[in-house]
Amino acid sequence: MNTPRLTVSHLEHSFVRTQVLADISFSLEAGEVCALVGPSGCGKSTLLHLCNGLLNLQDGDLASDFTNPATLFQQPRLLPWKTALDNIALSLKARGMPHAQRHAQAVELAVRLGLTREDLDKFPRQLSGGMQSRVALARALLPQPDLLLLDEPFSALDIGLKTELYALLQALQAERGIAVLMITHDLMEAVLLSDRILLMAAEPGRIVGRFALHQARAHRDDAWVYQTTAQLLQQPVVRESFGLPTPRAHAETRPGTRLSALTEDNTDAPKRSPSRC
Ligand SMILES: Nc1ncnc2c1ncn2[C@@H]1O[C@H](COP(=O)(O)OP(=O)(O)OP(=O)(O)O)[C@@H](O)[C@H]1O
Repeated sequence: MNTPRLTVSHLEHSFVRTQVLADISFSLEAGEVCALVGPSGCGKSTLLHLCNGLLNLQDGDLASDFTNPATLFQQPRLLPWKTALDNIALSLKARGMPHAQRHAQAVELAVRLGLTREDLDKFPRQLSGGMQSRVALARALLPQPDLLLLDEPFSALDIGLKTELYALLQALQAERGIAVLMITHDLMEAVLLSDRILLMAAEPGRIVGRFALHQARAHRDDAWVYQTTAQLLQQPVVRESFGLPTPRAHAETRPGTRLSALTEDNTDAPKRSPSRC
């Protein structure tokens, strides 16, 4: 059987007359984590919404073999009148799974994600932001998605909690071979979590850089992440995209000292484009 894949080809999107996305092409396979980074307003959420079907395609192609996608949004979006447990189990209820069975599965996953039995009986307003994020993560993962689209779901959380939730997500992702497309403003987060980074620039939103990270995700320590992020930040295309000033010539920009931990990766770049991506 072929590996499931999401393939985006020459996607364009406009709101009214403003072009927001131009010639976006990339692909994502089962088990891969791909980070979409770029400055605010460059169209990352729009691209994610096209991938999860919340926006209709206008131009270009999008093909997916994934059968069970799930999205985690910036806000937890929990139903306020349902308990945490009922929020988590909702997707299984919609599939007709009996009450006891769906609650047993929901509890097992929720506990793994750091929720207690008492938390599960509470309503969303009685939970902290971090707990609500755990509930939203459990709700997304319970139906065993094969593709997970993340729109900065943990951006409002403190660094400790964010790191913990990403570690839990990573463990489940690796176990189940889920494909993940994640949006982030944070290069360090992208370097820590992804196999590949797609760099976007704005006006119109387009992919201007593609990077592959070579260290196995399980073996990335803080030092490696800092060093690799620093290398990435020295790339002119990255600086330009985020509007950072051009660095004065120093060691990191000399040929041979750049990109030892990651390389430019144009394997899934559109063939017809003459540019770097
Ligand atoms: N429904 C909409 N109608 C009109 N314009 C929109 C709509 N949604 C987004 N836009 C515009 O499209 C552009 C891209 O927005 P989008 O939210 O996709 O960017 P983003 O990279 O995800 O931003 P951020 O990182 O700040 O969340 C912005 O200029 C935004 O104002």
